[in-house]
Amino acid sequence: MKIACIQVDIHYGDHKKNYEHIENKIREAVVQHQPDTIVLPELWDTGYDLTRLDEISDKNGERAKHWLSSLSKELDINIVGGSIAYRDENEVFNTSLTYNRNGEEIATYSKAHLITLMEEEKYISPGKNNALFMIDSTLSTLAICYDIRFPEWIRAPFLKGAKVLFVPAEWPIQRQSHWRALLIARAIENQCYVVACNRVGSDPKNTFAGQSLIIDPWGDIIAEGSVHDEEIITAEILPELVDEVRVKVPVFNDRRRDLY
Ligand SMILES: NC(=O)CCC(=O)C(=O)O
Repeated sequence: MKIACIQVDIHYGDHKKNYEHIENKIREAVVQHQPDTIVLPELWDTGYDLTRLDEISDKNGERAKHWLSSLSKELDINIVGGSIAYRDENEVFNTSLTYNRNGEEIATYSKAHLITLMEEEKYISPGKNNALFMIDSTLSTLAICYDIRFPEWIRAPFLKGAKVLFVPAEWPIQRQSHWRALLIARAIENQCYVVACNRVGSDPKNTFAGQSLIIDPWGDIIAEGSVHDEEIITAEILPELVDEVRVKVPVFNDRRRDLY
């Protein structure tokens, strides 16, 4: 499975511009790289314009669902749709929607750990369930940005056999070293691919770190974005490499289930 991460800048609170910009980037990725799966960053529709979410969030995700479904079908690709500001009757969630090549929704995940440092919990409600889904016959899971600091949360779907962790993010530059270290650690401890798509650019409060990463199950970086520029990074994922690493270093078998 060939993966492409679309590392972009995001127009603050302007979903119209973001849709247009990101659709152009997806089409460019398809022409230049012929990926099987495309990954977008966190809150790519609105950015962290939290105080205006009542006005700009996507009611029942309908805007994003329609767009993701028709684009994935037309272009014959899977889209891990980063995340959007998703509003139901009473609450707003930071929600990721994933579509397959037939234009069908195959996963929904709402960020479980909201970052108090960015006051996310004041405007967004936390999700409660993790995600486990098949993309082109590879069992995969997803975490959104701050979630990667909580290894016990990430672990659960790997105990059920997941092989790939997708991570849409808006990770600020001040904690760039954490971004790298945490993603590599999650790949090594779960012996999985990590596909992490971060944004670049700034909003009124933060400058973001770019450096989207694709990491193999040995913990080696196989594709990396720059810190400041928009970029499409790509890599090939080999699910059989996950099995090889799990046989070579059998940490899943060696866990002390009697102790924890
Ligand atoms: N958007 C986020 O969740 C940012 C996470 C972050 O900055 C951190 O964990 O540090």
